Amino acid sequence: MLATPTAATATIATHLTVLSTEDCPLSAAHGRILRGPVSADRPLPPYNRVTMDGYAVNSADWSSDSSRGLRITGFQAAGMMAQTLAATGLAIEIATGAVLPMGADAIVPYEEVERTDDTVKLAATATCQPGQNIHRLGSDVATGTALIPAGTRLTGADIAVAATVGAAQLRVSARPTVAIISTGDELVEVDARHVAPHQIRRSNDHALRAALLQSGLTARIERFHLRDHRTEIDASLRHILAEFDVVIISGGVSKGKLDHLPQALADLGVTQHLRGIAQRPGKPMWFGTTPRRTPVFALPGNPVSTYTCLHRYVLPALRHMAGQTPAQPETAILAETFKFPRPLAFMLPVKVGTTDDGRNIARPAPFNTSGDLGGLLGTDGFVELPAETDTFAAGTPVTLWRWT
Ligand SMILES: Nc1nc2c(c(=O)[nH]1)N[C@H]1C(S)=C(S)[C@@H](COP(=O)(O)OP(=O)(O)OC[C@H]3O[C@@H](n4cnc5c(N)ncnc54)[C@H](O)[C@@H]3O)O[C@H]1N2
Ligand code: MOO
Repeated sequence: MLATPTAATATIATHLTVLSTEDCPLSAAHGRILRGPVSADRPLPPYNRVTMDGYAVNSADWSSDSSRGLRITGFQAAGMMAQTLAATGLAIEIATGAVLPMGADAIVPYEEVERTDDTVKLAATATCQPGQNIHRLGSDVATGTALIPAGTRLTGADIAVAATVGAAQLRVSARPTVAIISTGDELVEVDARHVAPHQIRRSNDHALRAALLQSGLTARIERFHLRDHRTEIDASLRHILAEFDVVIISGGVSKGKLDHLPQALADLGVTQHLRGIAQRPGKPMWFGTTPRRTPVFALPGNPVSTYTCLHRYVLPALRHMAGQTPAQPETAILAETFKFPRPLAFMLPVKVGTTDDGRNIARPAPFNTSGDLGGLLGTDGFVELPAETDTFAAGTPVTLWRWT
């Protein structure tokens, strides 16, 4: 019996190894998977931080008589050491980002005072409360707080936090080298001078490469083309399996006379863990590992199948290898009722919108056979319809997989 998509995912995961780690300068770490957690080396903010341009005062000076004038004794910019309000009746002109002067407990913005020469008065409509416009020392984060956990895919917000706690180098997952192999005598390169009627331009390898680049999960990606000749396949595969960390093949895995790959892979010592998954498109999907545990994903050659299987199995596997914390599966409600023939699960391309109450809504974009590349244009991903039933009513929540 063929594995369900869920069972196939679990089988793949048990045969994956987690990649090694490396140090990466902060400036190059965006999109990488963090492997060593980042924590606060000091409190945030590290001092009582002034949040408005204006005057630092002792609020008690204005609590009984707000019309009282305070004498300005100096100016303190961000980056200057804290000055001191040496006596009552004084104010220090101050900049956003400065350290709160000693003796001050409130900042009154320029807009709320009237200034004459070196004297400042509170405007009639303004107030002065202790603590106003001060971002308190340590009020965001205490020293030692864990801020970014291992397994995080680093975004700009993470990079900012790492920078502020002085993490100039980050421990991240190494990225694998990936070979993408197209198979088939009918395939020619995109810039072929002459394309005969029985030939087609290779597109799967370009689609796979584009999606992998977009994912940011890989280091080097190289494309290969193998014709349907066993000797050629064997020679090239041996070299590729020895050189690359991950091998992705498209085509040549089905039941045709020239679908040599499963046998060629077996003869080269690759252990088969999956041959076929109970889904459409993508049923002939194959997965195995070499003796040195290089994963080999052989995706069915039909373009919709290839692209779907990449997103459903290969990208999650690469995230797993990188130690990325799995995200909660995304869901969408179906915009229309959809029926399909069981017993295979159906991976249905969809356009995704948003309902008035903020939920994802998936509008089916059925394709005209899994060879229909153009059918994917304008789609945002696919929904996974398990084979438990053959009719999914409009409004049913289903799992959404987005294209990268
Ligand atoms: N007797 C059976 N025949 C087939 C079955 C089956 O169960 N029994 N499964 C069908 C399904 S489903 C699929 S999917 C395909 C998968 O076959 P392969 O993985 O062997 O792929 P190919 O035959 O090599 O190619 C299929 C199709 O895709 C085109 N192709 C392949 N590579 C590329 C590429 N790099 N760029 C663009 N297009 C590509 C190829 O020209 C074929 O048209 O098998 C069914 N048959
Ligand atoms: O299931 Mo195949 O993957 O449709 O063409």
